Amino acid sequence: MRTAYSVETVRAAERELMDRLPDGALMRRAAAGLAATAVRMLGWVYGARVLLLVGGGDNGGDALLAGALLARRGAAVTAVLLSPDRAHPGGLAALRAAGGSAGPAAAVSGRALVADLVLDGITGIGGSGGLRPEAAELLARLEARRPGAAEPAVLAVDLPSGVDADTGEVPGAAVRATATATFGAYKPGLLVDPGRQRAGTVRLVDIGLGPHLPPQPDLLALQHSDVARLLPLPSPESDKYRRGVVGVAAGSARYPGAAVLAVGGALRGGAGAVRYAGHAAEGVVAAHPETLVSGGAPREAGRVQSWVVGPGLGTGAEAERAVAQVLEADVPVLVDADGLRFLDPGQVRARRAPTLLTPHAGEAAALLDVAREAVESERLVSVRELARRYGATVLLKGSTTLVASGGRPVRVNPTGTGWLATAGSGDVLSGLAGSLLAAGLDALDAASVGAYLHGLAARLAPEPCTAVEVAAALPSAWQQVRATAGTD
Ligand SMILES: NC(=O)C1=CN([C@@H]2O[C@H](COP(=O)(O)OP(=O)(O)OC[C@H]3O[C@@H](n4cnc5c(N)ncnc54)[C@H](OP(=O)(O)O)[C@@H]3O)[C@@H](O)[C@H]2O)[C@@H](O)CC1
Ligand SMILES: Nc1ncnc2c1ncn2[C@@H]1O[C@H](COP(=O)(O)OP(=O)(O)O)[C@@H](O)[C@H]1O
Ligand SMILES: [K+]
Repeated sequence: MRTAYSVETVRAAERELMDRLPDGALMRRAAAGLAATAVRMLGWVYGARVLLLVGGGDNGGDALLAGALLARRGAAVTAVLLSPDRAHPGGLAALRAAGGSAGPAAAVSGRALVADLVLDGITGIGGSGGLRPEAAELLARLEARRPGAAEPAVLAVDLPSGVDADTGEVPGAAVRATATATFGAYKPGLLVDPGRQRAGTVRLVDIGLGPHLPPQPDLLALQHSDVARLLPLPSPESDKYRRGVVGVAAGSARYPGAAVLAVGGALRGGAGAVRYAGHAAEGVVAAHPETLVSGGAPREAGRVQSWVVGPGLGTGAEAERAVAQVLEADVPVLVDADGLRFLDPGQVRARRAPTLLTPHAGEAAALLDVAREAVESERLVSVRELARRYGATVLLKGSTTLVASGGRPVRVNPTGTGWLATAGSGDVLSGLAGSLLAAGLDALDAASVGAYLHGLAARLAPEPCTAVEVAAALPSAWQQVRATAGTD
């Protein structure tokens, strides 16, 4: 399991640890890890040109100390100081003593900005808002290289400057890093878009913070072994009913494909049987003869252990009735796509059985009555707010899929891939997660295991993949998780 902690929690842990260590020890540990990452990225040190972007806080201090270590090994290190009066004094002295040079940003020539590696120490967890004009101008100068000049690798110190550490928001100008060396713990902003895209490859530098962090993180990402432990497996006593029956109320005469895809996902999620209720029964049976189909309303479909409602359902009165009937059932319910239009927060909150909502950014924006862009730029805030408002578990789809449920840590899915952005792949996910619900997983586990297998399946499917191929690759994803659990 990969865990991430908020700035407040990291600061509290840092204070506890600092009290037990000599002055400056923590920063020296951070700088040593940073310098080691820089060496690994460069592949050599002697003669390498290293440029440090240095803000007025400890993030700049880390960059200066790491620069000193690299200068001692023969690198040509230049520091650009954004707040010359406030640059970390110990770091600056160490850099100069090691043979590096430092000067204010305004005085730095274009030539001095040419480097093999840039260390971004403008702001770390103390930064707020988009980068200020002077820092933004420096970045623009760096990016406007001479035509044909090689692009330098950028190593972000702790996190890319301009990225909100707690949320991943990028409210203005921000560094785009090749890699990030983060200290003591991952910060949520490194794992959630758009911040995640700015961070490149993230390396965790151990500075001894672990024992001082609380057991419950703010954000976590499952890995193979976590997912393997959660997969529902049949026992010798299993029969199809004990494994769970999932009901799918999806598709319509106009959108029969959504039903076929949702059932395709449901058949591969661990439940023992799938019941289909709706107007696409013919197509569903043609594609999946093992489905128990009925042409009527969900209420007449027979007993199920969970319902999936919404994909391709349409927006008419009949669709509304189907959603209402499903929500009345005292079993876990997943609501997706068209089904989300008919939700009343009070009704969802009043349900005794769990409810799982799976909107994409556009649907989430409609539920929150904000613009889609607001959801995309503030994914973590949005998913938490939706879960709170509806008293439900919410899976927010998109470039970073997040799952929020009450006071538990938000889960971020690590397996996502842009190849999933293909029509109908969301329908497969809703069937899959609904099937995991029927098999007995709680809503947070069903959603996060579903998203994990779904992303992995898209990676294993032929490239470029269709939604049908994602569904077909689910057994391979499942088997890979089981086979490699414990090796991650
Ligand atoms: N936690 C740990 O365990 C450890 C933490 N360590 C390190 O300490 C770092 C935190 O240091 P920190 O607290 O000094 O804050 P930091 O990130 O340098 O930012 C403050 C500076 O940025 C400036 N500034 C702010 N916003 C800005 C903007 N938008 N655009 C431009 N500038 C902006 C702000 O200016 P001011 O607001 O004061 O005018 C001030 O100068 C942490 O990330 C890690 O690297 C390690 O050394 C050891 C272990
Ligand atoms: N850029 C992306 N990176 C990773 N996953 C994505 C991206 N865009 C979309 N997805 C995933 O693709 C699926 C699309 O679902 P959805 O938006 O409901 O589409 P549809 O309604 O066509 O099925 C979701 O699982 C979503 O998380
Ligand atoms: K930084």
